[in-house]
Amino acid sequence: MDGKESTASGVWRILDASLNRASEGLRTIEEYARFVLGDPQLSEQLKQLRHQTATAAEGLPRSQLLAARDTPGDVGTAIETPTETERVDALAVAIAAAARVQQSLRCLEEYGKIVDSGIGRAFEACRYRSYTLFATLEQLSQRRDRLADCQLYVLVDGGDSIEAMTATIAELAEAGADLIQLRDKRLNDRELYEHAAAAAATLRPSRCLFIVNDRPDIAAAVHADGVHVGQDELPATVVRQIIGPERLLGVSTHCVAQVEQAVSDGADYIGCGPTFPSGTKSFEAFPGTDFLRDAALTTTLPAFAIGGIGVENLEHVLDAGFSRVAVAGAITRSESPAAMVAELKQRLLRQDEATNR
Ligand SMILES: Cc1ncc(COP(=O)(O)OP(=O)(O)O)c(N)n1
Ligand SMILES: Cc1nc(C(=O)O)sc1CCOP(=O)(O)O
Ligand SMILES: [Mg+2]
Repeated sequence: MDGKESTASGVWRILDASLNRASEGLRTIEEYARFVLGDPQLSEQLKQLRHQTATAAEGLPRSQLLAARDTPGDVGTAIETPTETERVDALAVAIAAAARVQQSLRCLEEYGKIVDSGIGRAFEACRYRSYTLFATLEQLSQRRDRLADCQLYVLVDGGDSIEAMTATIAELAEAGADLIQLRDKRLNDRELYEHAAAAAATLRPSRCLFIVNDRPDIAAAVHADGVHVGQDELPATVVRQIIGPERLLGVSTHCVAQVEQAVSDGADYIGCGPTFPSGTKSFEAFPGTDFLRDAALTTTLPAFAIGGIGVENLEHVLDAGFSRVAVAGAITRSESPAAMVAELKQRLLRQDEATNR
C-alpha cells in the first residue's frame, strides 16, 4: 500500500472496523437462525459465510489492523441515530445485522482492493453470498409472521381452467382467505405445475399465502409460500430439504402422536382432522373435536381444524379451543364462495376478539 501514512492508517482502520462489524453481524444473525428459528440449514449456511469471511480476511495482516485500531479516537462512536437503539423483536435485530454485514462486506471489498485485488474479490464473493442468504432469512420471517395471523385456510381445486381457477382464488383472497391451497388429484404433473405457477403469480401481490398440496418440488419450482403434506407423503424432514427454510411446511395430523412428530420435524403449521364427515375426502374414522382439544393442549404451533367444517358446525370447533380452520366444500360448493369466506372470516375474527378480551 502506498500513499501518505495517515491515509494508510485510515484505510487500515476502515478495514479493521468493517471486519469486526461483518463478523459480529454474521454471528448475530447466526444466533437468530439457530436459537429463534431453530433452522439447521440456515444456521449452517450462515456459519459457512462467517468462516468464508474469516478466510478472506486472512489476507489482511492482523498486526496492521490492530496497530491502526483507535476506538477512543473513533469519532463515529458518539454518533447515534434514533433507529439504532430501537429493536422491536429478534427479527428486527437479525434484519438490522444483515444490513450492517452487507455494508461492511462492501467496505472490505472496496478498501481491500488497495491492499490486494485478490482480497477485494474474496470479499465480493462473501457479499454476493450474503444477499442470497439474507433474502432467505427475510422471506422466511415474513411468511412466519404472516402465518401467525392466519385463521381461514381455503382448499381449492384446479377448476375448469387455469383462468377460472385464478379468478376464483383472487376473489377468495379479496374476500378474506388468509391461505389458499391448490389441491387437485385429477391433474398430472405438468397441469399441476402450470396451475400452481398461475396461482402463485395471482396471489403473490396479495396478503394471502399460497400453498401447494402434496408436492414440495412444485411448491419450490413456482416459488409458492409453502407446501402441505400428509402422513402418506414424503417425511416432513425430507420435504424441508426440498423447500428450504424460507418456505412454509404444513403437515396433516390425526392424533396427538402425529402432532408431536410434526412439531419435532419442524413443521410451521399443522392440519388437525378429520373433524366431521367430509364431502371432499372420505375417511373411516373421525378423531373429531376430542382430537382438536388434545391437539390444542399439545402445541402452540398454528393448527387448522379440517374436515367437513362450515358455518353450521364452526362453534363446535371454536369450543374445542381452535381459532383456525381449513375448509374446502363449505366454500367451493357454496352458491357464493366469496360471501361464505367473508362469513366464516367474520365469525373467526369475532371469536378471536372475544377470546383476547
Ligand atoms: C390444511 C390441510 N390439512 C390437511 C390436509 C390433508 O392432507 P393429506 O392428509 O395429505 O391429504 P390430501 O389433501 O393430500 O388428500 C390438507 N391437504 N390441508
Ligand atoms: C383434504 C382433507 N384432509 C383432511 C384431514 O383430516 O386431514 S379432511 C379433508 C377434506 C377437507 O375438505 P372439506 O372442508 O370439504 O371437508
Ligand atoms: Mg396429501
